[in-house]
Amino acid sequence: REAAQPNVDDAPHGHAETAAQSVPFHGPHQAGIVTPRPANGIVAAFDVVAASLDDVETMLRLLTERAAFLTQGGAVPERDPRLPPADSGLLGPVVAPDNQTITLALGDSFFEAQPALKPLKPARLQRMVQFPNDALEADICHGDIVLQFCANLQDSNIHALRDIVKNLSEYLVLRWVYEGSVPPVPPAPDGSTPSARNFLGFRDGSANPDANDAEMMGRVVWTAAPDEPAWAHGGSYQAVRIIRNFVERWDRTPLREQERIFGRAKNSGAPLDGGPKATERDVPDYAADPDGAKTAMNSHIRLANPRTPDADKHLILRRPFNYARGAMKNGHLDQGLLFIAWQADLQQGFIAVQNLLNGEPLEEYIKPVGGGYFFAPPGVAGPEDYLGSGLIDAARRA
Ligand SMILES: C=CC1=C(C)c2cc3[nH]c(cc4nc(cc5[nH]c(cc1n2)c(C)c5CCC(=O)O)C(CCC(=O)O)=C4C)c(C)c3C=C
Ligand SMILES: [Fe+2]
Repeated sequence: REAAQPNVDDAPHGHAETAAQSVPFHGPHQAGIVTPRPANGIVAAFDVVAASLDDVETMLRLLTERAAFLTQGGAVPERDPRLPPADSGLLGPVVAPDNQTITLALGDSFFEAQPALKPLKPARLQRMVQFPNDALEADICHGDIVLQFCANLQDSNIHALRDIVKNLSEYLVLRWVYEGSVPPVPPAPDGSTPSARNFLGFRDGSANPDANDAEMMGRVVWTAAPDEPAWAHGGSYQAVRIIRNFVERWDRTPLREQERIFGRAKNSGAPLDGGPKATERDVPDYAADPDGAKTAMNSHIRLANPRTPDADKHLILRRPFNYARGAMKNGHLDQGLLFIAWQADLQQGFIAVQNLLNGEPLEEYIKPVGGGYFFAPPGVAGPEDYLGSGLIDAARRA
Protein backbone atom coordinates (compact mmCIF):
# COMPACT_ATOMS: atom_id res chain seq x y z
CA ARG A 1 0.00 0.00 0.00
CA GLU A 2 1.09 3.56 -0.60
CA ALA A 3 2.25 5.20 2.60
CA ALA A 4 0.71 8.54 1.66
CA GLN A 5 -2.76 7.13 1.23
CA PRO A 6 -4.53 6.51 4.53
CA ASN A 7 -6.61 3.35 4.62
CA VAL A 8 -9.57 2.05 6.56
CA ASP A 9 -7.63 -0.25 8.86
CA ASP A 10 -4.58 1.96 9.50
CA ALA A 11 -3.84 2.48 13.18
CA PRO A 12 -4.79 5.99 14.32
CA HIS A 13 -1.73 8.26 14.21
CA GLY A 14 -0.27 10.79 16.51
CA HIS A 15 0.98 9.48 19.82
CA ALA A 16 4.69 8.83 19.17
CA GLU A 17 5.63 11.93 21.18
CA THR A 18 3.30 11.34 24.10
CA ALA A 19 4.14 7.60 24.17
CA ALA A 20 7.70 8.55 25.18
CA GLN A 21 6.58 10.69 28.15
CA SER A 22 7.42 9.11 31.50
CA VAL A 23 6.83 9.88 35.16
CA PRO A 24 9.65 8.91 37.58
CA PHE A 25 8.75 5.87 39.68
CA HIS A 26 11.09 6.55 42.61
CA GLY A 27 10.66 9.44 45.03
CA PRO A 28 9.40 10.45 48.48
CA HIS A 29 5.76 10.18 47.40
CA GLN A 30 4.00 7.83 44.99
CA ALA A 31 3.35 9.18 41.51
CA GLY A 32 -0.25 9.62 40.38
CA ILE A 33 -1.30 11.91 43.23
CA VAL A 34 0.08 15.38 42.49
CA THR A 35 1.23 14.25 39.03
CA PRO A 36 -0.57 16.12 36.20
CA ARG A 37 -3.54 13.93 35.31
CA PRO A 38 -3.25 12.30 31.86
CA ALA A 39 -6.33 11.61 29.74
CA ASN A 40 -7.12 8.12 31.03
CA GLY A 41 -7.47 6.33 34.34
CA ILE A 42 -8.53 3.00 35.78
CA VAL A 43 -9.23 2.19 39.41
CA ALA A 44 -9.02 -1.53 40.21
CA ALA A 45 -9.83 -2.87 43.67
CA PHE A 46 -8.51 -6.24 44.84
CA ASP A 47 -8.69 -8.48 47.85
CA VAL A 48 -5.38 -9.86 49.07
CA VAL A 49 -4.74 -13.56 49.64
CA ALA A 50 -1.90 -13.72 52.17
CA ALA A 51 -1.44 -16.19 55.00
CA SER A 52 1.43 -14.32 56.66
CA LEU A 53 3.40 -11.10 56.79
CA ASP A 54 5.97 -12.79 54.55
CA ASP A 55 3.27 -13.29 51.92
CA VAL A 56 2.27 -9.62 52.17
CA GLU A 57 5.89 -8.57 51.74
CA THR A 58 6.37 -10.84 48.72
CA MET A 59 3.20 -9.42 47.17
CA LEU A 60 4.34 -5.82 47.74
CA ARG A 61 7.82 -6.53 46.32
CA LEU A 62 6.38 -8.20 43.23
CA LEU A 63 3.89 -5.38 42.74
CA THR A 64 6.72 -2.82 43.03
CA GLU A 65 8.80 -4.70 40.47
CA ARG A 66 5.94 -4.83 37.96
CA ALA A 67 4.95 -1.19 38.56
CA ALA A 68 8.56 -0.03 38.10
CA PHE A 69 8.76 -1.78 34.74
CA LEU A 70 5.30 -0.81 33.51
CA THR A 71 5.76 2.87 34.34
CA GLN A 72 9.23 3.19 32.86
CA GLY A 73 8.67 0.87 29.89
CA GLY A 74 11.19 -1.17 27.95
CA ALA A 75 11.58 -4.31 25.89
CA VAL A 76 9.53 -7.32 26.89
CA PRO A 77 11.76 -10.37 27.52
CA GLU A 78 11.46 -13.15 24.97
CA ARG A 79 10.56 -16.57 26.25
CA ASP A 80 10.57 -20.15 25.10
CA PRO A 81 7.50 -20.28 22.78
CA ARG A 82 6.36 -23.44 24.53
CA LEU A 83 5.54 -21.18 27.50
CA PRO A 84 2.94 -18.41 27.66
CA PRO A 85 4.56 -15.13 26.57
CA ALA A 86 5.94 -12.86 29.30
CA ASP A 87 3.62 -10.05 28.25
CA SER A 88 0.09 -9.80 26.83
CA GLY A 89 1.63 -8.07 23.80
CA LEU A 90 -1.06 -5.37 23.76
CA LEU A 91 1.56 -2.67 23.29
CA GLY A 92 3.92 -4.70 21.09
CA PRO A 93 7.40 -5.99 21.95
CA VAL A 94 8.51 -2.68 23.51
CA VAL A 95 6.34 -1.13 26.22
CA ALA A 96 6.19 2.67 25.90
CA PRO A 97 6.00 4.58 29.21
CA ASP A 98 3.10 6.77 27.96
CA ASN A 99 2.96 8.79 31.22
CA GLN A 100 1.92 5.61 33.02
CA THR A 101 1.60 5.81 36.79
CA ILE A 102 0.44 3.02 39.10
CA THR A 103 -0.56 4.14 42.59
CA LEU A 104 -1.13 1.65 45.40
CA ALA A 105 -3.50 2.41 48.25
CA LEU A 106 -4.48 0.17 51.16
CA GLY A 107 -7.99 -0.27 52.57
CA ASP A 108 -9.11 -0.70 56.15
CA SER A 109 -9.61 -4.45 55.57
CA PHE A 110 -5.95 -4.82 54.48
CA PHE A 111 -4.86 -3.90 58.00
CA GLU A 112 -7.69 -5.74 59.76
CA ALA A 113 -6.79 -9.02 58.02
CA GLN A 114 -3.25 -9.24 59.44
CA PRO A 115 -2.76 -9.15 63.22
CA ALA A 116 0.75 -7.70 62.73
CA LEU A 117 -0.57 -4.84 60.60
CA LYS A 118 -3.67 -3.91 62.59
CA PRO A 119 -1.85 -1.78 65.22
CA LEU A 120 -0.07 0.08 62.42
CA LYS A 121 -3.22 1.21 60.59
CA PRO A 122 -3.20 4.92 59.62
CA ALA A 123 -5.07 6.82 62.34
CA ARG A 124 -7.94 8.07 60.13
CA LEU A 125 -8.37 5.04 57.87
CA GLN A 126 -11.87 3.57 58.11
CA ARG A 127 -14.35 1.64 56.01
CA MET A 128 -16.55 3.93 53.94
CA VAL A 129 -20.10 4.17 55.25
CA GLN A 130 -23.23 5.37 53.48
CA PHE A 131 -24.01 9.11 53.26
CA PRO A 132 -27.70 10.13 53.07
CA ASN A 133 -27.84 10.34 49.24
CA ASP A 134 -25.79 7.17 48.67
CA ALA A 135 -27.12 3.89 47.30
CA LEU A 136 -23.94 1.86 47.69
CA GLU A 137 -23.74 -1.39 45.72
CA ALA A 138 -21.69 -4.00 47.59
CA ASP A 139 -19.93 -5.34 44.50
CA ILE A 140 -18.35 -1.95 43.65
CA CYS A 141 -17.31 -0.94 47.16
CA HIS A 142 -14.16 -1.32 49.28
CA GLY A 143 -11.24 -3.67 48.67
CA ASP A 144 -8.10 -4.66 50.57
CA ILE A 145 -6.09 -2.58 48.10
CA VAL A 146 -6.76 -0.37 45.11
CA LEU A 147 -4.47 0.33 42.21
CA GLN A 148 -4.96 3.55 40.30
CA PHE A 149 -3.61 3.37 36.75
CA CYS A 150 -3.18 6.62 34.82
CA ALA A 151 -1.76 7.03 31.30
CA ASN A 152 -2.14 8.97 28.08
CA LEU A 153 -3.88 6.02 26.43
CA GLN A 154 -6.40 3.67 28.02
CA ASP A 155 -4.61 0.83 26.19
CA SER A 156 -1.56 1.45 28.41
CA ASN A 157 -3.70 1.23 31.56
CA ILE A 158 -5.37 -1.95 30.32
CA HIS A 159 -1.97 -3.42 29.50
CA ALA A 160 -0.66 -2.57 32.99
CA LEU A 161 -3.76 -3.97 34.69
CA ARG A 162 -3.52 -7.20 32.68
CA ASP A 163 0.16 -7.51 33.64
CA ILE A 164 -0.56 -7.16 37.33
CA VAL A 165 -3.59 -9.45 37.26
CA LYS A 166 -1.41 -12.11 35.63
CA ASN A 167 1.79 -11.71 37.63
CA LEU A 168 0.12 -11.35 41.02
CA SER A 169 -2.65 -13.93 40.57
CA GLU A 170 -1.35 -15.84 43.60
CA TYR A 171 -1.99 -12.84 45.88
CA LEU A 172 -4.65 -10.60 44.35
CA VAL A 173 -8.30 -11.34 43.60
CA LEU A 174 -10.06 -8.69 41.54
CA ARG A 175 -13.12 -7.08 43.20
CA TRP A 176 -14.15 -4.27 40.85
CA VAL A 177 -12.77 -2.09 38.06
CA TYR A 178 -13.86 1.35 36.82
CA GLU A 179 -12.37 2.98 33.74
CA GLY A 180 -12.49 6.71 33.17
CA SER A 181 -11.17 9.48 30.97
CA VAL A 182 -10.99 13.24 30.75
CA PRO A 183 -11.45 15.10 27.48
CA PRO A 184 -8.18 16.70 26.27
CA VAL A 185 -8.47 20.49 26.04
CA PRO A 186 -6.23 22.70 23.86
CA PRO A 187 -4.22 25.34 25.77
CA ALA A 188 -5.79 28.83 26.02
CA PRO A 189 -4.23 31.69 23.98
CA ASP A 190 -2.25 32.80 27.08
CA GLY A 191 -0.70 29.33 27.37
CA SER A 192 -2.72 28.28 30.42
CA THR A 193 -4.68 25.04 30.29
CA PRO A 194 -8.37 25.27 31.12
CA SER A 195 -9.93 22.58 33.31
CA ALA A 196 -11.46 19.57 31.57
CA ARG A 197 -15.22 19.18 31.59
CA ASN A 198 -17.15 16.52 33.46
CA PHE A 199 -20.16 14.66 32.03
CA LEU A 200 -22.50 17.40 33.25
CA GLY A 201 -20.65 19.72 30.88
CA PHE A 202 -18.99 21.89 33.58
CA ARG A 203 -15.29 22.60 34.00
CA ASP A 204 -14.08 20.46 36.89
CA GLY A 205 -10.94 21.34 38.86
CA SER A 206 -11.02 25.17 38.67
CA ALA A 207 -10.69 25.75 42.42
CA ASN A 208 -8.38 22.82 43.15
CA PRO A 209 -5.36 23.70 45.31
CA ASP A 210 -2.21 24.16 43.19
CA ALA A 211 -0.46 20.77 42.96
CA ASN A 212 2.80 22.53 41.99
CA ASP A 213 2.81 24.38 45.32
CA ALA A 214 4.92 22.02 47.45
CA GLU A 215 4.18 23.88 50.68
CA MET A 216 0.43 23.66 50.00
CA MET A 217 0.64 19.95 49.12
CA GLY A 218 2.56 19.43 52.37
CA ARG A 219 -0.48 20.76 54.22
CA VAL A 220 -3.33 19.43 52.06
CA VAL A 221 -2.16 16.11 50.62
CA TRP A 222 0.77 14.49 52.45
CA THR A 223 0.07 12.85 55.79
CA ALA A 224 2.37 14.03 58.58
CA ALA A 225 0.27 14.38 61.76
CA PRO A 226 2.10 13.35 64.93
CA ASP A 227 -0.60 10.82 65.81
CA GLU A 228 -0.11 8.98 62.50
CA PRO A 229 2.30 6.01 62.53
CA ALA A 230 5.78 7.11 61.40
CA TRP A 231 5.73 4.76 58.37
CA ALA A 232 2.65 6.60 57.02
CA HIS A 233 4.29 10.03 56.87
CA GLY A 234 4.55 11.12 53.24
CA GLY A 235 1.57 9.02 52.24
CA SER A 236 -1.95 10.25 51.49
CA TYR A 237 -5.58 9.26 52.05
CA GLN A 238 -7.54 8.47 48.91
CA ALA A 239 -11.34 8.78 48.74
CA VAL A 240 -12.77 7.01 45.68
CA ARG A 241 -16.44 7.54 44.89
CA ILE A 242 -18.31 6.14 41.93
CA ILE A 243 -20.98 8.80 41.38
CA ARG A 244 -23.61 8.04 38.78
CA ASN A 245 -24.92 11.11 36.91
CA PHE A 246 -28.55 11.27 35.75
CA VAL A 247 -27.48 12.77 32.47
CA GLU A 248 -30.87 12.49 30.73
CA ARG A 249 -32.52 14.54 33.49
CA TRP A 250 -29.60 17.01 33.54
CA ASP A 251 -29.80 17.56 29.79
CA ARG A 252 -33.44 18.65 30.23
CA THR A 253 -32.61 21.13 33.00
CA PRO A 254 -32.52 24.85 32.13
CA LEU A 255 -29.04 26.34 31.86
CA ARG A 256 -29.77 28.93 34.56
CA GLU A 257 -30.74 26.16 36.98
CA GLN A 258 -27.61 24.11 36.11
CA GLU A 259 -25.42 27.14 36.80
CA ARG A 260 -27.25 27.95 40.04
CA ILE A 261 -26.69 24.37 41.23
CA PHE A 262 -22.92 24.57 40.75
CA GLY A 263 -22.47 28.31 41.36
CA ARG A 264 -20.45 28.68 38.17
CA ALA A 265 -21.02 29.68 34.53
CA LYS A 266 -21.17 26.65 32.26
CA ASN A 267 -19.10 27.96 29.35
CA SER A 268 -16.28 29.76 31.12
CA GLY A 269 -16.40 27.98 34.48
CA ALA A 270 -16.21 31.41 36.17
CA PRO A 271 -17.88 32.02 39.54
CA LEU A 272 -21.31 33.63 39.15
CA ASP A 273 -20.34 36.86 40.92
CA GLY A 274 -17.81 37.73 38.18
CA GLY A 275 -18.39 40.07 35.24
CA PRO A 276 -18.60 39.04 31.57
CA LYS A 277 -14.80 38.70 31.38
CA ALA A 278 -14.52 36.54 34.51
CA THR A 279 -12.51 33.32 34.24
CA GLU A 280 -12.65 29.98 36.03
CA ARG A 281 -9.60 30.93 38.15
CA ASP A 282 -11.34 33.98 39.64
CA VAL A 283 -12.14 33.65 43.31
CA PRO A 284 -15.76 34.25 44.37
CA ASP A 285 -16.32 36.97 46.98
CA TYR A 286 -18.92 35.48 49.31
CA ALA A 287 -18.50 38.26 51.89
CA ALA A 288 -19.93 40.66 49.31
CA ASP A 289 -22.85 38.28 48.65
CA PRO A 290 -23.96 37.32 52.17
CA ASP A 291 -27.48 36.22 51.18
CA GLY A 292 -26.52 34.25 48.10
CA ALA A 293 -28.07 36.63 45.56
CA LYS A 294 -25.31 35.77 43.07
CA THR A 295 -23.90 32.45 44.30
CA ALA A 296 -26.71 30.51 45.99
CA MET A 297 -25.98 29.55 49.56
CA ASN A 298 -26.73 25.90 48.67
CA SER A 299 -24.73 25.88 45.43
CA HIS A 300 -22.17 23.08 45.11
CA ILE A 301 -19.10 25.33 45.33
CA ARG A 302 -20.35 27.47 48.19
CA LEU A 303 -21.27 24.46 50.33
CA ALA A 304 -18.05 22.56 49.44
CA ASN A 305 -15.88 25.57 50.29
CA PRO A 306 -17.58 28.53 51.98
CA ARG A 307 -14.15 30.25 51.92
CA THR A 308 -14.32 31.16 55.59
CA PRO A 309 -11.02 31.13 57.56
CA ASP A 310 -12.08 27.74 58.92
CA ALA A 311 -12.62 26.22 55.45
CA ASP A 312 -8.91 25.97 54.68
CA LYS A 313 -8.50 22.89 56.84
CA HIS A 314 -11.00 21.01 54.68
CA LEU A 315 -9.09 21.45 51.42
CA ILE A 316 -8.74 18.34 49.24
CA LEU A 317 -7.00 17.64 45.93
CA ARG A 318 -9.54 16.34 43.40
CA ARG A 319 -8.27 14.20 40.49
CA PRO A 320 -11.39 12.60 38.99
CA PHE A 321 -12.17 10.88 35.70
CA ASN A 322 -15.45 10.67 33.78
CA TYR A 323 -16.82 7.20 33.16
CA ALA A 324 -19.27 5.83 30.59
CA ARG A 325 -20.31 2.19 30.78
CA GLY A 326 -23.02 1.79 28.15
CA ALA A 327 -26.65 1.43 29.17
CA MET A 328 -28.31 0.31 32.38
CA LYS A 329 -31.20 -2.17 32.55
CA ASN A 330 -33.63 0.72 33.07
CA GLY A 331 -32.74 2.14 29.65
CA HIS A 332 -30.66 5.01 31.03
CA LEU A 333 -27.04 5.77 30.17
CA ASP A 334 -24.60 4.56 32.81
CA GLN A 335 -22.36 7.62 33.06
CA GLY A 336 -20.82 9.52 35.91
CA LEU A 337 -17.79 10.67 37.79
CA LEU A 338 -15.04 8.41 39.07
CA PHE A 339 -14.36 10.88 41.86
CA ILE A 340 -10.89 10.63 43.40
CA ALA A 341 -9.75 12.98 46.16
CA TRP A 342 -6.41 13.00 47.98
CA GLN A 343 -5.86 14.48 51.41
CA ALA A 344 -3.57 14.42 54.42
CA ASP A 345 -6.54 13.83 56.74
CA LEU A 346 -9.55 11.84 55.51
CA GLN A 347 -11.82 13.10 58.30
CA GLN A 348 -11.06 16.80 57.84
CA GLY A 349 -10.90 16.36 54.06
CA PHE A 350 -13.37 14.27 52.04
CA ILE A 351 -15.65 13.24 54.93
CA ALA A 352 -16.06 16.82 56.23
CA VAL A 353 -16.67 18.22 52.71
CA GLN A 354 -19.19 15.49 51.85
CA ASN A 355 -21.04 16.27 55.09
CA LEU A 356 -21.21 19.94 54.01
CA LEU A 357 -22.60 18.84 50.63
CA ASN A 358 -25.28 16.52 52.06
CA GLY A 359 -28.72 17.72 50.88
CA GLU A 360 -27.32 19.94 48.08
CA PRO A 361 -29.60 20.54 45.04
CA LEU A 362 -27.10 18.61 42.85
CA GLU A 363 -28.30 15.43 44.62
CA GLU A 364 -31.34 15.35 42.32
CA TYR A 365 -28.90 14.53 39.50
CA ILE A 366 -26.28 12.29 41.12
CA LYS A 367 -26.18 9.00 43.00
CA PRO A 368 -23.00 7.73 44.67
CA VAL A 369 -23.02 3.96 44.20
CA GLY A 370 -19.54 2.73 45.08
CA GLY A 371 -15.92 3.36 45.99
CA GLY A 372 -14.07 3.28 49.27
CA TYR A 373 -11.42 4.86 51.46
CA PHE A 374 -7.76 3.92 51.14
CA PHE A 375 -4.32 5.04 52.23
CA ALA A 376 -1.45 5.37 49.74
CA PRO A 377 1.87 4.60 51.43
CA PRO A 378 4.79 6.95 50.76
CA GLY A 379 6.91 6.50 47.64
CA VAL A 380 9.60 3.97 46.78
CA ALA A 381 13.01 5.50 47.60
CA GLY A 382 15.12 3.58 45.06
CA PRO A 383 15.69 0.25 43.31
CA GLU A 384 16.29 -1.61 46.61
CA ASP A 385 13.10 -0.29 48.23
CA TYR A 386 9.51 -1.46 47.70
CA LEU A 387 5.98 -0.13 48.19
CA GLY A 388 4.91 -0.35 51.83
CA SER A 389 8.40 -1.28 53.08
CA GLY A 390 8.10 1.11 56.03
CA LEU A 391 4.92 -0.64 57.15
CA ILE A 392 6.41 -4.13 56.87
CA ASP A 393 9.60 -3.07 58.71
CA ALA A 394 7.52 -1.54 61.51
CA ALA A 395 5.42 -4.72 61.77
CA ARG A 396 8.57 -6.83 62.08
CA ARG A 397 10.03 -4.54 64.73
CA ALA A 398 6.83 -4.59 66.83
C1 LIG B 1 -16.99 15.56 48.88
C2 LIG B 1 -16.37 16.16 47.91
C3 LIG B 1 -16.95 16.38 46.58
C4 LIG B 1 -17.75 15.55 45.81
C5 LIG B 1 -18.24 14.16 46.13
C6 LIG B 1 -18.01 16.25 44.59
C7 LIG B 1 -18.79 15.76 43.55
C8 LIG B 1 -18.98 16.38 42.33
N1 LIG B 1 -18.49 17.59 41.93
C9 LIG B 1 -18.91 17.87 40.66
C10 LIG B 1 -18.62 19.03 39.92
C11 LIG B 1 -17.94 20.14 40.38
N2 LIG B 1 -17.32 20.28 41.61
C12 LIG B 1 -16.79 21.55 41.69
C13 LIG B 1 -16.10 22.06 42.75
C14 LIG B 1 -15.82 21.38 43.95
N3 LIG B 1 -16.26 20.15 44.32
C15 LIG B 1 -15.75 19.82 45.55
C16 LIG B 1 -15.97 18.66 46.25
C17 LIG B 1 -16.75 17.58 45.82
N4 LIG B 1 -17.39 17.45 44.64
C18 LIG B 1 -14.94 20.91 45.97
C19 LIG B 1 -14.15 20.97 47.25
C20 LIG B 1 -14.99 21.89 44.97
C21 LIG B 1 -14.27 23.23 45.00
C22 LIG B 1 -15.07 24.26 45.70
C23 LIG B 1 -14.32 25.59 45.78
O1 LIG B 1 -13.23 25.59 46.37
O2 LIG B 1 -14.82 26.58 45.27
C24 LIG B 1 -17.04 22.23 40.46
C25 LIG B 1 -16.64 23.66 40.15
C26 LIG B 1 -15.28 23.79 39.51
C27 LIG B 1 -14.16 23.29 40.35
O3 LIG B 1 -13.64 23.99 41.22
O4 LIG B 1 -13.79 22.15 40.13
C28 LIG B 1 -17.75 21.37 39.64
C29 LIG B 1 -18.25 21.63 38.25
C30 LIG B 1 -19.67 16.77 40.22
C31 LIG B 1 -20.32 16.66 38.85
C32 LIG B 1 -19.72 15.85 41.25
C33 LIG B 1 -20.39 14.55 41.32
C34 LIG B 1 -20.83 13.87 40.33
FE1 LIG C 1 -17.51 18.92 43.17
